[in-house]
Amino acid sequence: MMKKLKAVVPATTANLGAGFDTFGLALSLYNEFEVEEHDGVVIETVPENPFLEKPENNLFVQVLKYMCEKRRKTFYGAKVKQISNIPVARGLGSSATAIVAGILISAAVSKTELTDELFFETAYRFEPHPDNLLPAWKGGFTTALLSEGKTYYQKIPFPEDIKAVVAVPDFELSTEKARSVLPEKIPLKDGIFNVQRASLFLTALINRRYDLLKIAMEDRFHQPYRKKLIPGFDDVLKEAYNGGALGVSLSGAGPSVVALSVENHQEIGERMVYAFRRNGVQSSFMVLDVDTEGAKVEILE
Ligand SMILES: Nc1ncnc2c1ncn2[C@@H]1O[C@H](COP(=O)(O)OP(=O)(O)O)[C@@H](O)[C@H]1O
Ligand SMILES: N[C@@H](CCOP(=O)(O)O)C(=O)O
Repeated sequence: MMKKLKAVVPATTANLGAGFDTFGLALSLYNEFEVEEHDGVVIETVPENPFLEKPENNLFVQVLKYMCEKRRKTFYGAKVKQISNIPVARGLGSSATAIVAGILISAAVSKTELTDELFFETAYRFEPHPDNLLPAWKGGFTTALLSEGKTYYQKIPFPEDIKAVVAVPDFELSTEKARSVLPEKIPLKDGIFNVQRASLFLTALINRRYDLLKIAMEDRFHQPYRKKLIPGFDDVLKEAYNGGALGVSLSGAGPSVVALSVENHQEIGERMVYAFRRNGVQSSFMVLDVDTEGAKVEILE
């Protein structure tokens, strides 16, 4: 009989400007997924989310079912309590937390070694890009790519004195919608623009050259197209820099905006919220640490 288990998975901010679909950073904000065997699926959500209480809508349950059937076992059901501290469809990787939790819980229950291959083969069936999935699993700052069915990735130390100030608008923007506005092709000069900046971002982190993060977090792959969906985006970035931020970008596919800083976190957050408000968008902000450890599973009883 399966014991009662709990997975705790960090939020993630992906892209960090130029690192589109590759850079990801885990943050100290967590979704929790408690689960035990049960005949049929029962889902409790805190705060209440009727959409996610339907098994067919809930990625955590869908992953449990997939992993069970992948082992040629019948999925009889589960009793789930999901505590969502991460706002949904805001660019903080909430979907990735559900997928990662489902994979880790399934591996724990079946006592299956969780190889990279098993993790990514399963995860990509639910989310086709690794930049949230990987840091949600492993923690910290990661870069990743998928080539011919294999995921290549690295995790590097992230400066411990940098925090993330995240301004979260009160409207949802699904990743699917935010990806739908991206162009099929981009000019060569824009490709060069992003490669140069993504490279500079990595080396600036390694060398602690925080003065270079502003230019390193500029982007031409996705932000120019997505900002049309996010009123006040440019104004929010400007105000974050006025408050002393080191580097500012869209968080994942948005609409949240993330500002990296070693100081003035409260002022930066207030300035970002003020800038959103004067563009007609209500928002709030959080000051978050980098999570360096990633997802955890514990036995509750
Ligand atoms: N268990 C779950 N927890 C959170 N989101 C979930 C879950 N299952 C499905 N989803 C769906 O994932 C979507 C959010 O994913 P996405 O659009 O990628 O935004 P983000 O990852 O920034 O939250 C929402 O439509 C949400 O309903
Ligand atoms: N690279 C992806 C990242 C999506 O992150 P999310 O937190 O918004 O799901 C993209 O920009 O589409």
